[in-house]
Amino acid sequence: MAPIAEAPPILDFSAFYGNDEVAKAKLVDDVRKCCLRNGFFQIVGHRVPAQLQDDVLASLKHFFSLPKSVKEEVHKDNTTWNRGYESFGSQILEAGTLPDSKEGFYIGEEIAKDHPYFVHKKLNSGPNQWPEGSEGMTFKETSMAYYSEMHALARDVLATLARSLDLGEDYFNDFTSGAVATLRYLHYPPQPSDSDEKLARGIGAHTDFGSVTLLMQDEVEGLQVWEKTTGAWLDVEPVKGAYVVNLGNMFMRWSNDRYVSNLHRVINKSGKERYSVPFFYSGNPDFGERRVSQVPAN
Ligand SMILES: O=C(O)CCC(=O)C(=O)O
Ligand SMILES: [Fe+2]
Repeated sequence: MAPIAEAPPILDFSAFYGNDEVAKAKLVDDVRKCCLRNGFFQIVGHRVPAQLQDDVLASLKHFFSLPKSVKEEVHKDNTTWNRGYESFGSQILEAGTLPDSKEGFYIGEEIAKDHPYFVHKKLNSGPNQWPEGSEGMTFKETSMAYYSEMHALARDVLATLARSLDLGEDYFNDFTSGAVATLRYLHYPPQPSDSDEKLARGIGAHTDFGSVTLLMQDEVEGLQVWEKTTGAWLDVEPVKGAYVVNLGNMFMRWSNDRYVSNLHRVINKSGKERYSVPFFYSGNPDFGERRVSQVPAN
């Protein structure tokens, strides 16, 4: 039978929080199938407040509408720890294509310069940069409230992934305590409808490198997932309030390549501005070292 190439399914994550063990087992089963197939699914029924999602989208739309000179005051190049504004066209994620047609803004935990993660130059660890003034303060407060909700959701998603591997829900607790994660705001202006499919990208085809990514899209399409069985790109339908969950390279490695960290890209031919908010969960930066040091020497 020919393989069925379907877009990532929408799963109801509320079963994770309920007492219905049958519903929970079904969720875990569906998650496992997606992880084995192409590493992508969407979830609804999570606990991130809808109002906070709307506030984040409004805040980032406002930020990207500011003059370039204001955005550049908080340019990420002011840091070596990847926080702040990323200019339009500054990345090429797919070799041989034009620079990505997008601008971004990176946020993480507020890490002071005397924190061990900063001192020891752990991944993306240091103070954030925020725009000046009271608007900057609102942007900061909304962003950090959302950032903390995303940590909670990531822990719940990892608990589900653990169960999908027949492990206890607490299996990743050492990984999720002291976790490093990066929230990224993205803005993709519309690409000309006649732009060259072979060259023009919102974000070029790539895989994510961490454990899991939780992505909120607004209502504009453009995200696509590679389907290796047919060699086609599948559209990931924008669903208001939902999260697109995808596995990163580290998770694929942990599972001896059984779970898939898949290629994805964005081409924004909608004629509209597209905004999205990925949250990249890298976990405790010392996790691997601690695990290795627990392996008995022979
Ligand atoms: O904007 C999107 O929908 C995808 C973003 C993405 O893949 C990334 O930032 O790694
Ligand atoms: Fe990505």
